[in-house]
Amino acid sequence: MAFRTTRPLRFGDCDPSGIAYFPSYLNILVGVLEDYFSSIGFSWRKLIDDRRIGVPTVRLDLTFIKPGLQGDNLEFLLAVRGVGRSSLDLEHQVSANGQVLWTAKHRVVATSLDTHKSLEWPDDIRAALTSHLETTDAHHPAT
Ligand SMILES: CC(C)(COP(=O)(O)OP(=O)(O)OC[C@H]1O[C@@H](n2cnc3c(N)ncnc32)[C@H](O)[C@@H]1OP(=O)(O)O)[C@@H](O)C(=O)NCCC(=O)NCCSC(=O)c1ccc(O)cc1
Repeated sequence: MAFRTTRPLRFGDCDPSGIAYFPSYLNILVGVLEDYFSSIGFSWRKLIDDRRIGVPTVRLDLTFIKPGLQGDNLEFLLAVRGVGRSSLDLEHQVSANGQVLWTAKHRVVATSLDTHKSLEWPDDIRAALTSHLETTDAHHPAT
């Protein structure tokens, strides 16, 4: 099942005319990913402090469809599309007022914060990620 959350598009996310400034979207998107990990029981605070695991982005493909406007209530839909040895493929859909504003195909990788090399997803995290896997779309986002 996809992870859903909302977040308002704030004054500080926009240019002076009130149109969303896309670099702001990236920061918001990372916050959504952080919330997703918390929702499956692996807060980034715990991952970093207790497990020494980081989750850097290695690929991100954004498609902008309509401009977001200050005051919009952004609705995020995050779907897990693949769990590799150390990689995690995600698809994001971001809507407001019933219309899709932008989408993203996103790959992150589990890394050791000590060696800064990839590491195999530990079994407990893999199990949580896999339980949210959605394979209805045959397209593999990160290829
Ligand atoms: C992630 C890496 C350590 C992986 O390198 P290696 O340890 O040599 O591993 P590999 O090359 O074997 O790749 C490991 C996996 O990543 C996948 N991978 C690696 N690079 C890519 C790219 N560019 N595209 C797609 N897939 C990739 C690869 O297919 C492997 O997948 P699995 O088969 O599922 O294991 C290295 O690629 C790296 O350091 N990249 C730079 C990451 C980065 O700086 N990103 C910029 C954003 S920083 C960020 O998002 C962030 C998040 C959280 C923080 O606390 C800090 C920063």
